[in-house]
Amino acid sequence: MEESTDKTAILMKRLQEREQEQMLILSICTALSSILNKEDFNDVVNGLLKDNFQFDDFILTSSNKDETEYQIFYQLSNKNIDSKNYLLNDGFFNLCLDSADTVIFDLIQDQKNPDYIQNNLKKGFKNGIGICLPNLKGNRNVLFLFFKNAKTFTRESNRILRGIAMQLSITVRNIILAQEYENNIAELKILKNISSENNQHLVEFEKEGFQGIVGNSDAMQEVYELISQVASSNSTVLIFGETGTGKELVANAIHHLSQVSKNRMVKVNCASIPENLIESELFGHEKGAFTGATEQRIGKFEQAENSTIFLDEIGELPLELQGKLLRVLQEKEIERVGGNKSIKINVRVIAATNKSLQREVAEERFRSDLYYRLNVYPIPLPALRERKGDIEVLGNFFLEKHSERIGKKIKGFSKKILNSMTANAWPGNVRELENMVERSILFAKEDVIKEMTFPEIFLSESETSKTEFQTKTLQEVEKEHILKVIKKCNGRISGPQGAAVLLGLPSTTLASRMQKLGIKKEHFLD
Ligand SMILES: Nc1ncnc2c1ncn2[C@@H]1O[C@H](COP(=O)(O)OP(=O)(O)OP(=O)(O)O)[C@@H](O)[C@H]1O
Repeated sequence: MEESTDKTAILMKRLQEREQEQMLILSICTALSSILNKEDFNDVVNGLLKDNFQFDDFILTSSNKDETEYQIFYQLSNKNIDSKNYLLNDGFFNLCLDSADTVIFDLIQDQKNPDYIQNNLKKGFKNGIGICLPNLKGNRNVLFLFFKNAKTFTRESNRILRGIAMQLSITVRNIILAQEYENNIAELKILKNISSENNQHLVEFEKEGFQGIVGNSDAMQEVYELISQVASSNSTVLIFGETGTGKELVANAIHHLSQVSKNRMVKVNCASIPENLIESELFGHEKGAFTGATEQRIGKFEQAENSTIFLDEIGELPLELQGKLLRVLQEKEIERVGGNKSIKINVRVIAATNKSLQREVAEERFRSDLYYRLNVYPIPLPALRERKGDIEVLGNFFLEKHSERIGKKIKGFSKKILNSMTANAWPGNVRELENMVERSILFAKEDVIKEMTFPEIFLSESETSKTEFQTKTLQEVEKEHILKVIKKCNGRISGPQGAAVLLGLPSTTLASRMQKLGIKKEHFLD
């Protein structure tokens, strides 16, 4: 009777112990189940697990996918684990993989230990156990526990360890997946930043263009290429293109990208200076050189020393001065008007013209030797009608620029206006487009531009018969054309309703052209 009571008591005690074991396994598994990084894993190993298993070191190792090598995934006594690869068949890892039960090592006896075990031996650990964790899809994991005193690892500890083995495998997998996920997110963020930086550049390029020159058409890309290639050299550049195509902008860009960009570029408009003053304007004069020369004057070339001089409308330079300019370009020295000594100069020359200098040479209005001197590095600018793809970009650019200045919030152009803008011939090119956009902002009644008065004369101009065109000189055509526009504008030259806007010219330039062509008020006023 007494014997059976004893047995029952033992059984009850065992049952209680098992129940406690199960409770412990459950609490360890719960703690492990939510872990997604090594820091939290370390907390559980160093706390709950160490308290219960009494180990001195805890090493989790993990094989690669093809199961030829393995690495240390986590080590309690060493936070700075390296990513060294160990051979899978090193007599430790593979032994545990192949064993259904826990493997017990005697570190002192086995001398062929891998170095992480050798190190532990040096730390005074004499025994270790290895247990292969249940296999999940992916890596194979082995857990090693090391002890200074092997007796602390009991059969009970072994049972508990086996109870948590599956959860340990899952936790290792969770940590690896979470790390991969974070790496991928970080990589995506970098890629997103790179692409948004690139997009930002594109947006900025679309908005502000190349050195303030707007337009992405192939024709303009070629221009940007030419500018970039010549800017850093000291070469003379000749920019040619119709009026309003952006020749001055190109000259600015070359100067800004040049080695002398910190010095101011000096601009001279050869068409706007009276003939008798051009020489003194360019080369300066000495006091008393001519009537009215009461002071010595430094000319534009000297002002541009160690910098750039931009000679706009070079085709308008009088023949006599063309020879003097040629000498300056060849000898790199100037002589002030009324002076008798030569002054060395170091100036880069950029010239621009809207005339065909070849034709001017053929018609003997421009010296061929000067033409060849200037034409060292020609940059042709396309007319706006030859790069229709840029019209919308430019239109939006000017819309933003002027609506802000005028203080009107305009969102954009109606589809119909965009189509008309693209179809228009724009003989005054970008300047004309800019003026038209500015004018339509002033007159806009809504926040979208729905009206733009395109000068019909320009559209019908292309219909002008070829024979008529061929029998007239360019000057005659120009004169006729300007007269037509002024008449259409009821004799107004300047202002938003004036002819200069429709012609895409500054009103001062139109006035000087009219003077040159002999257009007088009586020609257009009834
Ligand atoms: N590609 C462009 N991007 C932005 N603005 C431009 C562009 N081309 C021209 N413009 C603008 O058009 C106007 C005329 O440009 P610019 O004076 O450079 O032309 P140009 O060819 O020198 O004309 P002209 O032969 O009549 O002197 C300026 O207000 C300029 O800012």
